[in-house]
Amino acid sequence: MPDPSQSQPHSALGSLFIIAAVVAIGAGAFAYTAGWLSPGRLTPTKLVGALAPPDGPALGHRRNHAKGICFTGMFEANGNGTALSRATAFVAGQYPVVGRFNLGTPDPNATDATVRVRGIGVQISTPDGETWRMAMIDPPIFPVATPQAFYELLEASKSKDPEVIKTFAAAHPEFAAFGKWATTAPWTASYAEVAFNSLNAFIFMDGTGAEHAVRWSLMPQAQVTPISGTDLEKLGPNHLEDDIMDRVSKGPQSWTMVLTEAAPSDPTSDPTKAWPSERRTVQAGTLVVQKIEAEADGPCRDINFDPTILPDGIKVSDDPFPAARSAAYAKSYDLRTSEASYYPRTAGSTKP
Ligand code: HEM
Repeated sequence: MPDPSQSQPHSALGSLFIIAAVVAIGAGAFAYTAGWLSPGRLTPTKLVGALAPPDGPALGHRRNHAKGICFTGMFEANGNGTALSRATAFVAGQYPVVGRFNLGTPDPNATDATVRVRGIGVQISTPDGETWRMAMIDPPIFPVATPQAFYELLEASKSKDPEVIKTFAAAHPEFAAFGKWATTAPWTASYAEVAFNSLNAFIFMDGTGAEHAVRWSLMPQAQVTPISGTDLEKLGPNHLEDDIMDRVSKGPQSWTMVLTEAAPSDPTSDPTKAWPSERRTVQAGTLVVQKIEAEADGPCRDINFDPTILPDGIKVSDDPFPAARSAAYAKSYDLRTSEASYYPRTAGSTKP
């Protein structure tokens, strides 16, 4: 049996060492996460900081896609999506949706016609407790291939020297396809007429366990009437929100969810590369928007449409964006919810 009088000082020293080691590991992990150990590393703080306009972010609001309006409705699955994924959202039935139409700008008061990229956040909930969140935009391809290049693009776009963005574009030839879309694609005067694209590729697992690389789109069922940016400007600074409130007050607005399966040779890690149009597509159901509510008191206000919140049957692929987006959205969410007093709810609201 060990003599306690001899072993005590030894074990006290050992305990101190263990405590010191735990503190050191904790401090090291904190410093690493904060990016202090590797100033060149891309952190969520740097990404979110790069989104801020020169006069600072709009406190209390999303750090990107800040202008938006909430909706609620249903995802009506027709059952066809089960060919690609066992996710319950694809089993024929109706599932409640909370979502948000938005503009790709850090300015919640931006004029509609000054913002080229439009977005949608969608959350589909199923009775088994699964949640599928997605945030999609209207260009058919993303401007850059990696989160690091996105950060560099944000920084270059802020420079007053026009050579800086030219140098960026020369170093990133893939940026040209987005530039062409942004300058030539027609505008529309309604969120109801916009096609939204996941752009990032995800892995769908079907009922047999087989995996399929998939991107998806929400294709508008409303008649699409192209207009020029100048004509959109004439409709007023907040026409898109006024229009969608008006349309939905008269009847539900619908989008068809189209799943596109990659061929083995298609790139899944690079959202600047569209997949050939002849790829297999599956019409999985219809997003039906039934009610619009202002964001300040609406059900989408405090949702983080993190694209890595996925149901059983869908997982991330080798596309580097969803992980980077998840970290940046969490940072933005933490900031905006802690600044809620700068974006007050309206007087009649019962929420804190
Ligand atoms: C590294 C690249 C990206 C960064 C850093 C980034 C950053 C952000 C941030 C900070 C927000 C606000 C999140 C919140 O406060 O809830 C946001 C919202 C959004 N982003 Fe991204 N984003 C990136 C890529 C993308 C891509 C690839 C898409 C589409 C395919 C996209 C679509 C959207 C949409 C639609 C919203 C609005 C969602 C909502 O209504 O809450 N983003 N983004």
